[in-house]
Amino acid sequence: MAHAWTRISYEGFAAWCAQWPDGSSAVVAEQGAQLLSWKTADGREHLYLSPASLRDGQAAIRGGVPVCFPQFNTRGPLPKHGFARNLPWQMREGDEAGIVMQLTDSEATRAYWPHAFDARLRIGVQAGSLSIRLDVQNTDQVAWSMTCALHSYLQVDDVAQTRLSGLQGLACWDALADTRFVQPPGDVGFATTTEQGFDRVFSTPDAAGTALQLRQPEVPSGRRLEIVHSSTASEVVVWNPGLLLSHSLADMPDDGWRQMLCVEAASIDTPVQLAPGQPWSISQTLTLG
Ligand SMILES: O=P(O)(O)OC[C@H]1O[C@H](O)[C@H](O)[C@@H](O)[C@@H]1O
Repeated sequence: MAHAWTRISYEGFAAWCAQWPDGSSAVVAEQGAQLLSWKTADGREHLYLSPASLRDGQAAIRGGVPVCFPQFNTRGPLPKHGFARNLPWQMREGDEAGIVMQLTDSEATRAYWPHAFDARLRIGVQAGSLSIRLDVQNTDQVAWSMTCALHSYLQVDDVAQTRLSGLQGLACWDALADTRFVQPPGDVGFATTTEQGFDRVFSTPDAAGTALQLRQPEVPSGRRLEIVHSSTASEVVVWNPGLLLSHSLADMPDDGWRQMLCVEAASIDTPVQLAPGQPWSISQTLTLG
């Protein structure tokens, strides 16, 4: 059965939306190919989208799954997190398996970055599971390098009750304290995230992909999510702005930080070098636990 993705206005964003017979649905904004909503058959929303997010078609959307490309954060001369999240992407394919969005170099991208590229974001939806894969190809005559991340804002009932497992033994850089350590055994908890927030980069071993589990054991809904990253995601970034930063973010309600935790598939510490014609991809899969 061919499946229709329809163009809608979703909470003020120009977006593509699909619904499945089991009641699950997904919404992808044209801007940034940013996944804004993923609901499973049980009616639950799994992504956080800030109600205060700007809706001018250019400013970064606060929530969902921003694609940070071709630069992560302020690790280079480009605007923070690159330009891909600020530009409209083209819808290329859409069926019952998912959707493919595309961004290629244009006058708008060359104003920031001189290189030719083809970026495609494939969002695949199955019962209880969603996968996001960014395929990038160097279509230039010369080599170039990039950093990137799938910056997923996962919705949680209460971040203070949330636990993330699978990070033990990984080298960690705490971006707030600027300290480095090896993550000790046990889960990472966010009970003390309240004021200062949480901003850490975990380095993952080269050969294997990463498997994480997000749990909220104390919360009645008992929400659990399995998170799997491709081996090309050499880092996992975990971010929550906390109380103080939320107050200064105009596009986030003061208490918005309580309902979200960013768990990001990233490739940032060593820039990815692509020769002319060379493809590369990074993915994150979310599955109900
Ligand atoms: O506010 P944004 O530009 O969307 O960035 C939001 C956050 O992204 C990442 O998670 C970084 O690790 C944080 O340092 C940054 O604050």
